[in-house]
Amino acid sequence: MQLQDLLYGVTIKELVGKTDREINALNFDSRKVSKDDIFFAVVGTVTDGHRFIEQTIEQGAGVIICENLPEIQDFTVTYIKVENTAVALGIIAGNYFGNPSADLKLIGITGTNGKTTIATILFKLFKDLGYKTGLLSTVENYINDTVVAATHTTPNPIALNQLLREMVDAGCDYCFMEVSSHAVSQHRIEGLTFSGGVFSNLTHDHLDFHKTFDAYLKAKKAFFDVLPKSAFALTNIDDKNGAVMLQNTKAHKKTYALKQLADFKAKIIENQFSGLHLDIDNEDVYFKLVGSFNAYNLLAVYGTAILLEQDKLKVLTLLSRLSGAEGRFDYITSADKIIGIVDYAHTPDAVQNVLSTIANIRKGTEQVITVLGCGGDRDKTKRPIMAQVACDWSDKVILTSDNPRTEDPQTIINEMEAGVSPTNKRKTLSILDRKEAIKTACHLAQPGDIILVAGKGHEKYQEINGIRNHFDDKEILLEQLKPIS
Ligand SMILES: CC(=O)N[C@H]1[C@@H](OP(=O)(O)OP(=O)(O)OC[C@H]2O[C@@H](n3ccc(=O)[nH]c3=O)[C@H](O)[C@@H]2O)O[C@H](CO)[C@@H](O)[C@@H]1O[C@H](C)C(=O)N[C@@H](C)C(=O)N[C@H](CCC(=O)O)C(=O)O
Ligand SMILES: Nc1ncnc2c1ncn2[C@@H]1O[C@H](COP(=O)(O)OP(=O)(O)OP(=O)(O)O)[C@@H](O)[C@H]1O
Ligand SMILES: N[C@H](CCC[C@H](N)C(=O)O)C(=O)O
Ligand SMILES: [Mg+2]
Repeated sequence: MQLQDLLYGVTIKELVGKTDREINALNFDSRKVSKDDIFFAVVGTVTDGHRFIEQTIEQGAGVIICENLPEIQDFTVTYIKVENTAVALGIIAGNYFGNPSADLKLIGITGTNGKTTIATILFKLFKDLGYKTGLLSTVENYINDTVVAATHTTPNPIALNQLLREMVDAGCDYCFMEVSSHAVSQHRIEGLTFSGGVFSNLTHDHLDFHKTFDAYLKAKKAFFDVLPKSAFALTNIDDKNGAVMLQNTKAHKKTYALKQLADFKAKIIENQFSGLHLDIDNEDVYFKLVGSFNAYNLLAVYGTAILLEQDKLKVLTLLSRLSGAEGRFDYITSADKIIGIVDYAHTPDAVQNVLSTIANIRKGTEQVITVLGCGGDRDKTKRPIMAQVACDWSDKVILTSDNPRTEDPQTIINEMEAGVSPTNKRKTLSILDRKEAIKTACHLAQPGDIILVAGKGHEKYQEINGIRNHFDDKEILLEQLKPIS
């Protein structure tokens, strides 16, 4: 492909060299650059891609896209100066793969919690409705029936456009994708054509990256600001930031709510371990998903399906048969009636939601035992709050490791312990080894008790010291609790 054909839509500040040259591949990682590649020098959180320009030219890079031109230039190379390399990367990645987002109906889901659940149920629903469909999610990506491992919640622009291209080539009509706040800030979604955007909620998370809640809010909102006039913007109006999302959007504004007036409304009739019974848009429907937060997720799915012009009763019938995403309120019951729940709750709000759901549906005198850790190299300010919330809503709490990544696991636990009030101290235990912590919870549990293992959900690894070893919360619970079937 010729360089000049890739530059459509890119605002060039300065150009040195020719644009009628053949391009091999796009690359933003110097370590992977080979002959005739374009190297995008991106300013990152750890380092600056501009530091590697010379090295990529030695490896054969033909084009450098950057924000600052190097002082010494190679006459065989084309240099393109832009305002923001990450923005140019998004646009060029779209051009390189033939802008696949415009050839399917792409729906983005954003918010602190619920993105995976909403996107996954939409994917399953649209497949059941008979459409070829794609999914980009934290757990895994799908090109209709073909699964592709996920590395990020929202992939980088090259991987993202490549996946969308494969979806279009496979005949997909729809793609449901999670849009993380990191992805918006880092311009991973630049240049995509969305047919709709969905907002779930906004609570405390990722303040390590965004620094302030306001900056986090702005990142989420920036996604709605770029939706085109032809798209819909569907927001949870019960969330105090739901209306903010819609402020400047050109898209047509739609709302969903359990409490307020909205375009799509539901009422919880019953909320039990066996599922939710809702009055949804004046229809009485039973669902397999558990917890009032899932009533919101189901309503977001329902609203999206209706906005995509699907038949109301068909949608509700199919939705009532669907289960949620892997590792979200995923529970087993042991032969002696101990309930073990694996849930991906890794924010204060999610921990509170899942534990209040358990509190609402427990029968009476059973104990709730929570096993909880916090990830390393992530927002430190949520650690004490998550521990405190877990204590407020549980009878016993075992503080343990999540993915310590490059941090010292004991330091993370100490930071969690700091949030536990003196009265709550006596109900906590700290056990560094997550497997031991889960085993201990199982030994402490009596028939009827409920164990919540929170934070890692579907993850099949634990990352300690930068090394990932196999780890699966559900596998350990199954080993320990030995369910009947
Ligand atoms: C904080 C964050 O989001 N980091 C992402 C970011 O890396 P970075 O900004 O740290 O990059 P950097 O290391 O500073 O390097 C800057 C540039 O130099 C390049 N480089 C670097 C080294 C080198 O030798 N040569 C070279 O060319 C890098 O490729 C990069 O382009 O850009 C990288 C390339 O796209 C991502 O892989 C990386 O994701 C890391 C692995 C990550 O863990 N991200 C998480 C936090 C994340 O994105 N999570 C959200 C979901 C969060 C949620 O909602 O729960 C997600 O969408 O997955
Ligand atoms: N609508 C919701 N409101 C609040 N909490 C929720 C909601 N949906 C799910 N949760 C809780 O948040 C956890 C994560 O849910 P889910 O994976 O769907 O969110 P996510 O936004 O994709 O998260 P991530 O940003 O990590 O990808 C669940 O395990 C559950 O505890
Ligand atoms: N997508 C989130 C997931 C966090 C899950 C938790 N298990 C952790 O490792 O902190 C992140 O990368 O911040
Ligand atoms: Mg997710």
